[in-house]
Amino acid sequence: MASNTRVVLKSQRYGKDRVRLVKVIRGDNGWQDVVELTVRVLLEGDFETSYTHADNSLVVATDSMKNTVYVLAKQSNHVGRPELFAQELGRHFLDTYSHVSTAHVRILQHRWARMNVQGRLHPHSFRRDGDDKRVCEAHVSRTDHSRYRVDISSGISQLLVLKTTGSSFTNFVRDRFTTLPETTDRILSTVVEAEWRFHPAYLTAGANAREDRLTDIDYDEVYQAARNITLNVFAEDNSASVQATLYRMAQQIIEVAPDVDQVYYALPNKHVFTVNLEPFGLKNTGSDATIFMPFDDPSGLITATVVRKSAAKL
Ligand SMILES: O=c1[nH]c(=O)c2[nH]c(=O)[nH]c2[nH]1
Repeated sequence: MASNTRVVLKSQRYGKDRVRLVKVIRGDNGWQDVVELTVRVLLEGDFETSYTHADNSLVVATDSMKNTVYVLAKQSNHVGRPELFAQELGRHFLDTYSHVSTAHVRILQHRWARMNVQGRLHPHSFRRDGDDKRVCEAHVSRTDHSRYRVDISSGISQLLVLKTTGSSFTNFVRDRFTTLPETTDRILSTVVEAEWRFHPAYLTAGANAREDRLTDIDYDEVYQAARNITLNVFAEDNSASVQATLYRMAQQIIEVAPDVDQVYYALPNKHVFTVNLEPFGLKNTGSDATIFMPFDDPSGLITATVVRKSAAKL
C-alpha cells in the first residue's frame, strides 16, 4: 500500500555536524592564542537523486566536508572571527561544487580567556570563563553567476544568569485556573538564547575573486555590545516580567548596531520558589525569604523577535 503512495521530496540538506576544532595562533615572542569551535556544515543543492534514486554520484561525502573545515581552518586568518570563517567556508563550497546552491554553516565558539598569573597576562595559558557560547550562522547562496548572497546571524547560547531581587510579576490574568500569587520581589533566572540578524550582503563569486571576499561588518564589536546589553539590562532593569526585560534587551541591540535589523531572544523562566518553613516556626516569606528551591521543570519560555521599524514595514 505504501509503495503506491505518491510523494515528492520537498526539501533536503545534509552535511557534517559537531566538527570540533582547536586552533593555536602563534604570535611573536612566544605569545599564543587559542580558538575552539564546533562547526556544522549543511549543503543544499542538486542532491535529490541521492534520496530518490540511491544515486550518490553528486554527493560530497560528509567526511570530505569535515576535512574541508580543518584545511580551511589551517589556511584562514579568520578562525577567531567565526562570522568571517563561516563565510569563507560557505563560499568555498559554492566555489568548489557548482551543484551546491546554498551552504549553511553554523559555528559555536567556546570561551577561552587568557589567564592572569601574578598580575600578568599569561602568554599561553587560558581558562574557561563561562559556559555560554558565541554562535554564528552564515547562509551563502548562489544568486546569479557572479554574486553570492550572504545572510549572517550571530548570537549567544546558554548564558545562565540570576538576580535575587529587582523583578516583579503582577497584574496578570486572574481566573479559576490561577494559583500564582502576585509578587513585587522575586528571584529571576534564565539561560539566554539570543540571535541577531544582519542585513543580507552580496559578494563576488569565484575562487579567484580577490576583493569583496567577505563582508566588512565588525562582528566582534556587535557581539560584545549585544552580550553587554544582555547582561546590563538583565541586572539593571526593574523587571515587570521576562517579556518586558526581553524587549528592552532587543531594542537596545537594534539601537546600537546599525547593521542589525532583527533580534530574537528565547528566555526560559527558570523558576526559583520560596520554601515553606512555617511548619518549623521560621519566617521565610516576603522580605524574610532567604531559602528557595530551584525547579528545573516546568519552566516558562518567553520568546520574541524584534525588528527595526523600517524592516517591519517591508
Ligand atoms: O515574567 C513572567 N512572565 C510570565 O508570563 C509568567 N508566567 C508565570 O507564571 N510567571 C511569569 N513570569
